[in-house]
Amino acid sequence: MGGIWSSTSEESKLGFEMALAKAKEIVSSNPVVVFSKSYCPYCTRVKQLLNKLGAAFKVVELDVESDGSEIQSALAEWTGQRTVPNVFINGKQIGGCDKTMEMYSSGKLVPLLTEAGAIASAS
Ligand SMILES: N[C@@H](CCC(=O)N[C@@H](CS)C(=O)NCC(=O)O)C(=O)O
Repeated sequence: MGGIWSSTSEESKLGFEMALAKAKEIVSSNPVVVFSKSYCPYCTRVKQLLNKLGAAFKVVELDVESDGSEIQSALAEWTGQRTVPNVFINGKQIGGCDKTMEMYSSGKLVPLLTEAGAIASAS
């Protein structure tokens, strides 16, 4: 029997399931999502790039959210990626900072953001 500092495996499992459901809900209801940590320099680079492009995006700072570590574990299980930033566009996982920058350099990022409705198209 656990006191207030311990949790049963059932409780941990419930926390994980709730975090997974929350992460999926955030991803499905926002065109662009960056799961981030406020002190992470790679996250800053991605957020700066999206701001530079004038893209609307949702940021979830996992070090600030009370359930951030559960969300990070849920993302690891769901996407196979435990590190932040973990970027999603139009419900699809893109990857981290390196991948996002690479997609920008190869000209794939802006069309994807436009298609997602995160940036206004030129015409
Ligand atoms: N190559 C990765 C680097 C990302 C990275 O190393 N992020 C660190 C934070 S700065 C991380 O997630 N560390 C594990 C953790 O915070 O749990 C990328 O391009 O996104």
